[in-house]
Amino acid sequence: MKINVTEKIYWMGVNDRRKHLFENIWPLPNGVSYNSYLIKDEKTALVDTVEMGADSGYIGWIEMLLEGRELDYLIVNHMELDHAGEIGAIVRRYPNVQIIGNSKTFKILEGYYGITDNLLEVCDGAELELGHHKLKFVFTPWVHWPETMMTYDLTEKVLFSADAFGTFGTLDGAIFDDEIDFEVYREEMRRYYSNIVGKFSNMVQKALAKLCELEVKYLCPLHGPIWRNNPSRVIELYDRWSRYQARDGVVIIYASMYGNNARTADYIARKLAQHGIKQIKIHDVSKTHISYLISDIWKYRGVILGSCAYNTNMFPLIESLTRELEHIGVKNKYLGLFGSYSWNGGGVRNLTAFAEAIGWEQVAPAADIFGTPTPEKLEACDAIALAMAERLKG
Ligand SMILES: Cc1cc2nc3c(=O)[nH]c(=O)nc-3n(C[C@H](O)[C@H](O)[C@H](O)COP(=O)(O)O)c2cc1C
Repeated sequence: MKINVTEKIYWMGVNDRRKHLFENIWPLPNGVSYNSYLIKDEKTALVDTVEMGADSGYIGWIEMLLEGRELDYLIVNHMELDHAGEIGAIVRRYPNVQIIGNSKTFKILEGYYGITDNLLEVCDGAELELGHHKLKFVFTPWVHWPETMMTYDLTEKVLFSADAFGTFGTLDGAIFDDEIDFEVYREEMRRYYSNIVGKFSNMVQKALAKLCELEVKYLCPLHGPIWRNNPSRVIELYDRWSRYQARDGVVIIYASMYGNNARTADYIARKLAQHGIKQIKIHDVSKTHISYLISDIWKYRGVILGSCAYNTNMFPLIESLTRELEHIGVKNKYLGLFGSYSWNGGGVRNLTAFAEAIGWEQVAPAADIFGTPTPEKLEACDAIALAMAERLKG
């Protein structure tokens, strides 16, 4: 199959519909694609590879496109193994190939493959002539690994952006943004961003500041569609997400063993709706995978967390979520807290410690409900809903 991005640049991607969990943690109900790209110029260059074994025909595909020519360069923008997985096979097939990367790339390369020969180390801003195409290497460290860089084709304004601007979801026939239904990818894009890249949002901002100097006609990430019709759409989304800009809605995430705390969650949501909040999403932490919880926390400005007391602590799955949120360092949220207990509590007490650690603005005192959430006890939640609605509308 020959799929041209431009006359001399080919998409060489693989769709993975088998894997259940990306990085063995993030669900893949819609699969994922691993994109790589071949530039067939006076010199030939492969930009990144794919996951090892994702397609047994990958090397044959390169051979077919090269029509008997040698592969001169392998550009490694990102060493994560879903893209670096076929480096060993490439080097075995094309033993004279020069591998292009930076010093951090080569350290990781040696760690996985023991490769120390035929390396061409580039510095930030270095350029490489392929003939018609002239490439420039742009370092974008920590988006989302230390060695990450992007490759920019000065000739045709093509940006090979590594994991940045990628998404979960396979490419089912449609490869380019003008061929897809964007709505199919929108949620998956945010989930990918928040799960994989979001922790490094400050580094995304630094990368965007560098990239704004470049005119981008084709945006070629390592996952998901190629953006040739409207690359600025996805660049703007990354800008928004990495600034923690979110919708004026609320996600309520609760833990409940016997339903008391679940009733409180519904009560707060109802009050929010009565106060005019239109975007409200409730999740039971035991049912929804943390991947989607993090994505919805990125989506909405308001976050309300509720936990029943459990062995003097929060419920373990809420604890795990809060630990991950602290680790990711999510910013710029309004927070509400509630809980349920039957002797000395523990859920709200520990949620309050989380609130202090993460530094989000807690809009009202927490509502910790003893036993059944009767109408009288639920009144403690009114202030949370009202204050949250006021913040979001204000
Ligand atoms: C295994 C277990 C551990 C609990 N630990 C505590 C606790 O440490 N402190 C407390 O006050 N209540 C504790 N409880 C009581 C629950 O927090 C209480 O029943 C609460 O109302 C349950 O809310 P739910 O109906 O939403 O699950 C525990 C209950 C269970 C089953």
